[in-house]
Amino acid sequence: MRDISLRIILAPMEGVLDHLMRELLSSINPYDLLVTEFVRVVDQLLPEKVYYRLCPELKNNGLTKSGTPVRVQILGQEPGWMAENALRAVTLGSRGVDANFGCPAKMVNRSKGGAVLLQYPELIHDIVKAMRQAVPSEQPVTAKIRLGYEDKSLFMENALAVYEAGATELAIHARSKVDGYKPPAYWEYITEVRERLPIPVIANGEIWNRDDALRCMEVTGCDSIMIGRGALSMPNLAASIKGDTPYDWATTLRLMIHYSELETSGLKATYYPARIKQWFSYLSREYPEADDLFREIRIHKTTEDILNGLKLAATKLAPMKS
Ligand SMILES: Cc1cc2nc3c(=O)[nH]c(=O)nc-3n(C[C@H](O)[C@H](O)[C@H](O)COP(=O)(O)O)c2cc1C
Repeated sequence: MRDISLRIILAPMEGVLDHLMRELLSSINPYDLLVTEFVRVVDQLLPEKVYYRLCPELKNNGLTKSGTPVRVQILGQEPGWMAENALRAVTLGSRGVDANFGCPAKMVNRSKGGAVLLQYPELIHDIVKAMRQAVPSEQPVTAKIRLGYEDKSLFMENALAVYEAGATELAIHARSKVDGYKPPAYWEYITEVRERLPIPVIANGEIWNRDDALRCMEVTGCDSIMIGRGALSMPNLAASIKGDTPYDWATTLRLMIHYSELETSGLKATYYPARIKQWFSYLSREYPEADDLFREIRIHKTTEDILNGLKLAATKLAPMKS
C-alpha cells in the first residue's frame, strides 16, 4: 500500500499542534519527524519547565508514545541566547533543534523575531552558526524560512545564509510574509534552492492531498515534504500520501471522539471547547459533514455538551454503515 518513498514532516503550528494533537496524529500516520510550536527566546536561557511544558515528549527521550521523533523549534533574534537555548533543548532530549524565521505575527516581528529577520540574511547566518557551534555535531540544527518578508528578492541569500552557517537541513514555506497563507504556494522557488544547496531541502505549503504531494515533489525535486493545515483537515493525510485511503467522515468523527477523551483528561482540559472548534474549521475544508455538525454544536460551551454532540452524531452515522 505504502508505495512512495519520501520523508513527511509534521509542520509546527502554534496554538494548534500541541503534544496531544502530535500524539494523536503520530499514532495514525507514518511521520518521520514532528516539529513543536515555537519557544520564544528573548534575552535569557529559559527554564527547563518551559521546554517540558511545550514538549512533554522530552521526558520520553524526544519521542511520541508511538515512537515518532520530536524536534523543538525556537524563535529569537539574538545569536548567543538562541545558541544557549538550542543546547538546552537538545540536552533535554529534543531530536535536534529548529530555528523559526517565518512567523508573521506582529508581536513577534515587532520585537525582531520570526519573518522580519528574512530582511537580514547576515543575522540569520549568525543565529544558525551560533546554534550549530553550541549543539553537539551529531544533533541536527535546522531552520525554517519563508521566501521573504515583503517580497521574495532575498530568498536565495537567506537559504545560502542558513546553509553556510552549517545547518543540517532547511524547510521552506513557499510564500513571503506578505503572502500570508493565501494560495498559491510558490514551489518553483524551492526548486532553485534545492538545486543550489547540498543539504536536504524540505518543501512546505499548500499540500492538502496525495496529488498535491506528488506535484510538489515533481516541481521541487524534494524527497522531504512538510505538511501543516492539511494534516488537520485530513487526519490521515501523511498515510494517504503514502497510499492509504483517506479517512471518511465516520472514521474522522470517531477519531475526534478519541481526541476529546485524550484532551479532556489532560492538563489543558479547559481549552478543549476552543481546540475542538478550531479543529472543526480545518476539517470542514475536507468534509462537508464537519461543517454541518459544527453548525449544530458551536453553540455549546461546555466540554460535556460538545462531547455528547459528537457522540450523538457518531451513533446516527453508525446504522448507515451496517
Ligand atoms: C495556526 C498556525 C500556526 C503556525 N505556527 C507556526 C510555528 O509555530 N512555527 C513555524 O515555523 N510555522 C508555523 N506556522 C506555519 C506552518 O508551519 C506552515 O509553514 C504553513 O502553514 C504552510 O504549510 P501548510 O500549507 O501545509 O499549512 C503556522 C501556521 C498556522 C496556520
